[in-house]
Amino acid sequence: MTTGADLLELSPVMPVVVIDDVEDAVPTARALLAGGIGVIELTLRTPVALAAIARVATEVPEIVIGAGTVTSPAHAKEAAGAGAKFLVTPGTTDAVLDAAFATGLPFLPGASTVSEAMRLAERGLTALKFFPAEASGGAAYLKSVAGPLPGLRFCPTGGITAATAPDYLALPNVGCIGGSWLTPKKSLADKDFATVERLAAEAAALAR
Ligand SMILES: O=C(O)C(=O)C[C@H](O)[C@H](O)COP(=O)(O)O
Repeated sequence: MTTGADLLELSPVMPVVVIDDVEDAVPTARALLAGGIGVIELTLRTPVALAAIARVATEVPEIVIGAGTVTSPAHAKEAAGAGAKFLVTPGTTDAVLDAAFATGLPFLPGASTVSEAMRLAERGLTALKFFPAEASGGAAYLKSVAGPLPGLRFCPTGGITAATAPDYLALPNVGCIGGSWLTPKKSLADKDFATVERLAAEAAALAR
């Protein structure tokens, strides 16, 4: 896996995971894998996120671990140092973009407008995160941009559920979708990794 485009092919659903207790990182990754999901976007939203990425990278090498919520140049560097194999940003500034390129890792830069997407395409980036997907117009929006921007493919994320996922996955310019529903906050708090595995299996079965 060397490019952002490759990231879109790993799974129909990219699980977006928030880890509050670092001890949950490895069992969560194992549960996702057991359900058939081979990738995880672990968000840099909690104090333990970098440690969680490091643990998964070391202890569950079969899953492709990436860092989400990369919103600063420091995040990009720290995530790479922790062992992240890819980066995802919710939106894109020049500084974050430069830092992401500097890591040498594949990444999905966030965009929510046609102009943002075109700017990223000018930098050679054709696999983008569309965030926040539902609030920005959802599947209908992405369907509309496929005509003028045929070279771009997206990972829509934000407000997507198991019920709305098929609408996105049916679009030719959607490679995969991102969502947090595979790892509910309550399931992790209850150490209920069986539920994570079940939700992962249902997501892995979604057709593209
Ligand atoms: O943290 C980031 O980098 C983000 O871009 C935000 C997440 O992608 C969404 O919050 C996904 O979460 P749901 O909407 O619950 O599926």
